[in-house]
Amino acid sequence: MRMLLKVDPIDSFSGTFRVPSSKPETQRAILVGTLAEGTSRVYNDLRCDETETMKAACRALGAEITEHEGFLEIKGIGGTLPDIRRVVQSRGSGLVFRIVTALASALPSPTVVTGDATLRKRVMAPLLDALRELGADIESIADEGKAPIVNWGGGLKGGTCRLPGDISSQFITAILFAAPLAEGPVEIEVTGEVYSQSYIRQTLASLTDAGIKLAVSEDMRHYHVEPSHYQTQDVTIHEDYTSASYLLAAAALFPGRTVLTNVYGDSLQGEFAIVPILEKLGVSVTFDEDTLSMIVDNPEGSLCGDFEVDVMDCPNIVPTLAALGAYVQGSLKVTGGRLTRFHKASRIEAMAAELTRAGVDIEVLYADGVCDGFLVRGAQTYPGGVTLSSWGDHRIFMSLFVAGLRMQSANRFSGFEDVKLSFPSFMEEFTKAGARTTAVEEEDAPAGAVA
Ligand SMILES: O=C(O)C1=C[C@@H](OP(=O)(O)O)[C@@H](O)[C@H](O)C1
Ligand SMILES: C=C(OP(=O)(O)O)C(=O)O
Repeated sequence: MRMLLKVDPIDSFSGTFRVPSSKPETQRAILVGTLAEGTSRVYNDLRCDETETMKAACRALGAEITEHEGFLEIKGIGGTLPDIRRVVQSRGSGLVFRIVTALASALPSPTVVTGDATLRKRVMAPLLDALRELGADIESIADEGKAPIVNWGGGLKGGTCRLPGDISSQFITAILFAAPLAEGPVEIEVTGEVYSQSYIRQTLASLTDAGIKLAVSEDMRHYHVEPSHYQTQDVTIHEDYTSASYLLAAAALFPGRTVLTNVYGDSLQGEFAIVPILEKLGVSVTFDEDTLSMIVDNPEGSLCGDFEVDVMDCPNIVPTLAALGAYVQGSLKVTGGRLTRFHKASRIEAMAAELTRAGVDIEVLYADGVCDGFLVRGAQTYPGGVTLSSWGDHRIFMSLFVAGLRMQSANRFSGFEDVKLSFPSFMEEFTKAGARTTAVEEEDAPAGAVA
């Protein structure tokens, strides 16, 4: 019997909460440590399912990774890629699948790379084609162009490959991580608009810090990577702004003061945009370098006006913005979010469907025939008492959870276990704010479509 989480509404949100460390930064640091020769340390790393998946994949590639209190120690494999002949399980992580698939091209022997049911539905064909242009020999085992794949390995030659910029930045990230291992220089040419550029910038920063020789054009459409060796580095992981967005959105919904800790304040993450968005909505945000915290003052607790946000560079806060928008008295229009239809769930459609079920006036916006954003006309509150589906996606659950906090009665949610993918202390943090949660069996819940 599936369990749902019943969550009572709250009437205030204030206190001190800890923001988890960044998932993309932790995943990149584990990878760089794996590919370098020698020992690297990753301080303040995030421990969650998706960083575990990256660790497991890197251990399969031959890295020795040990967990200590507050840091990871990684003994890398260096330039000599091992003959591993392994099945690498990337579970639901798009990043792990795409990067390991690219790296496997440089291994001496075949590797099978697979994932869970959500991963096996995601678009992979452009990456597989681009790797083939660089000399890789890859086959899809089940559905053409999808996971699982077998990469026959034998070395990546180099040359020029082409990728679209409007499906996933992870294709570019994956090739950039594998490119230094190629026999010759690698050129990547991206066609069309380049979405999620902030994630590509995080990749470029990791590679440059690791001593990789590369060049990128200003428009982020051309990349040149020289064969080079990864150097060890010790890094400290900073806060995750997508995870912070749930706490920040909750802080914006209620009057009061909220303090977020584990906040360094400087970030390449596009999702940092949640801070200026909150400021536009009338919430004050200040950073305190001495205490590594962010202070959020929300004297009014009411969000009024008409706002427009382009999320081209901050895709992961799209669901959070839909939750926040449900309470913007006026309107919130979000555009540039088309990539999110390729995420774990089609996130705009998921949020629109579930919030509509809760009585929110939200409309999906289409551009070039694809779902690209939404327009939400919010209200002071909603009756609640509904069952909402996470569509199997951790970010949909966390966003709907926040949206439910200001409703009149308890809601029930599926998918609450999935917080462990990126924000394992989610319940603990919201419990500190007084959120009361109870696990209930699905058959006891009122009727409602739960995917
Ligand atoms: O490189 C990364 O760590 C990520 C890149 C982005 O992917 P898309 O470009 O597919 O949106 C982001 O949404 C994902 O959560 C993590
Ligand atoms: C989409 C996400 O990750 P990935 O693309 O790596 O599966 C995510 O963190 O929500």
